[in-house]
Amino acid sequence: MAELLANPHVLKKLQHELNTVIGTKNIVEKVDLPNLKYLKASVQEALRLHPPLPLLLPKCPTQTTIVGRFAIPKETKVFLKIWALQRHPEVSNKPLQFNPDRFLDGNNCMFYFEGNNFKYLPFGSGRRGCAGIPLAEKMVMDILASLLHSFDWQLPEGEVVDFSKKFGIVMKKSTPLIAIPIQRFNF
Ligand code: HEM
Repeated sequence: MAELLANPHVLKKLQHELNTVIGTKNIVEKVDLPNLKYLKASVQEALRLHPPLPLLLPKCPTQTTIVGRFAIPKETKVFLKIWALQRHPEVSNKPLQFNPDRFLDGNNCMFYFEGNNFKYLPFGSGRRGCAGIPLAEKMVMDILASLLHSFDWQLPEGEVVDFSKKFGIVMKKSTPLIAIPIQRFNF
């Protein structure tokens, strides 16, 4: 929501998709979700720039392991800083820009949530990857689709979005987002 309020052109494009797929007389249903391609790309882009677990969960090799030029002694606690990886200029073009289209460029299959591409790991990867991906994806899509289809959103007069964060195991905004809903339709 913070990125959408800071990028109103993306919000408008999402609402256009929602109007086309759902119409202006219905409410969002679960069956609509697979048809919301730009919404999915926006969720992917939000998780690229703002992964809730910026260091994943710590890993600990059971034996000394060589990764590239580095030897990782057994039982070392290893954190993977995917927050930096997903913002790296060698990984994404104009990495700090919120641009869902980067996930629609015919490259979408490179960026499944399951972690088959080591440049994009918001849910981790492998056997200890997130166990809740299907639920998380459906919940986030469903909630966002309903909020954006039913309401326009504005910042309070004179406010700009503050993207500063509190780093921790789970990353949060340091100041809460205040957004004003404006009803779009009268059913
Ligand atoms: C947008 C929402 C979510 C995000 C971004 C997320 C992300 C993650 C990440 C990054 C990990 C660690 C993976 C690793 O270190 O390789 C993880 C682990 C896990 N997640 Fe999620 N998660 C989300 C929602 C959920 C939900 C809804 C559930 C359950 C219903 C869930 C259940 C789990 C479990 C059980 C683990 C531990 C897996 C293990 O250690 O074997 N997550 N999640």
